[in-house]
Amino acid sequence: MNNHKKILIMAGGTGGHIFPALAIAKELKKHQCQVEWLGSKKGMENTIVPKNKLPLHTVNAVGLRGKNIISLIKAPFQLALATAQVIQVFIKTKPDIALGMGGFASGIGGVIAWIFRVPLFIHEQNAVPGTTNKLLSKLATQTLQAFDGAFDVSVQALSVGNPVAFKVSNSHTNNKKLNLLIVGGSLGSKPINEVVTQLNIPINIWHQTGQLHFDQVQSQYGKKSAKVAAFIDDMAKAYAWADVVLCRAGAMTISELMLSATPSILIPLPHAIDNHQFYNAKILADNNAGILIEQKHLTIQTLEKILLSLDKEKLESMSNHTLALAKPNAARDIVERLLDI
Ligand SMILES: CC(=O)N[C@H]1[C@@H](OP(=O)(O)OP(=O)(O)OC[C@H]2O[C@@H](n3ccc(=O)[nH]c3=O)[C@H](O)[C@@H]2O)O[C@H](CO)[C@@H](O)[C@@H]1O
Repeated sequence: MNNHKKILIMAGGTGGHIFPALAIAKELKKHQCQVEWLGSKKGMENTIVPKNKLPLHTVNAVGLRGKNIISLIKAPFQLALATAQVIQVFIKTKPDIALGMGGFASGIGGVIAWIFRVPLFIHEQNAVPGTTNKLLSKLATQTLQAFDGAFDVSVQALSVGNPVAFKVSNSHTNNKKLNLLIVGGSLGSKPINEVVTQLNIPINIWHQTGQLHFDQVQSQYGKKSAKVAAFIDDMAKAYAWADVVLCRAGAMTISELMLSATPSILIPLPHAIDNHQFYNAKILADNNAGILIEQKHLTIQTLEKILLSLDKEKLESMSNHTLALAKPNAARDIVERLLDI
């Protein structure tokens, strides 16, 4: 393999784009590659990337959220500024390869890579590709997908899985009471928090609330015993502790459940773009590896009934079905592709 290449990773926004990109960066380092990172000025990349000692270049994101008249007038100027900033990063870093993993900067970055004739790889983490990746798949040297069938066959995407940065420990505990881990994605989930804090059955709970909702969840539990955390740093340990995980269906969560052979109850985020979380969750549900409940059907009665039905045999069967879907060499396979051009 040709080493010492310079790779520009373009990824930002939430953990769902950043953590798999980080796993690839770590794998690239093993091949003595130089890694540069392109992200936007807001977003989790600003804390996670420097913490991992990788050089981060940031551009101003275009804020179209409010869609009021002022932001619409400002948008073309912001886009022009961000494009100029991305061009500057390409000129400064002179990458041999660009890898788009999602988020604002990866959209503009993908187009600039194509204009500069830098080989462009894109990776889609979800079962349904985002608009940016759909467009970039027309320009990319190679499109990579985590799950089979995410892209149309004409794209000729390669299924590689989602790279997971941590070492999985498969040692689920042998406890008397069910160990329920609750995770709402990297930012936590208020609707999930509100239902699970009402659980009144004999189980052990470890609950990740999200930074914003920590105090409220603690007070909602009141005197009930539950381990509550705003964010869990060591997710491998949390999955190993859990008999079952109740969670959103973000792409990385799905891949981590597969790798750690953890049964799940999945509540997809209802307003996710193109309903991609529903289709992520469906991969596990269709394979008897997870139980899918749409948020509109999530009630405390339904949840308690499902939890009480999870005996050892059922959990073991779900665990085996989950593991069968795992792609444990995703980072290695992606890096092999990147360095093979
Ligand atoms: C709200 C939203 O738009 N979510 C999207 C976002 O997911 P989001 O980043 O919320 O969720 P994911 O499930 O993909 O990834 C979360 C990551 O954060 C880690 N984690 C989480 C909680 C915690 O306490 N500690 C911790 O380390 C998980 O282990 C995982 O690696 O990007 C994903 C990938 O494009 C999409 O599938 C999701 O739909």
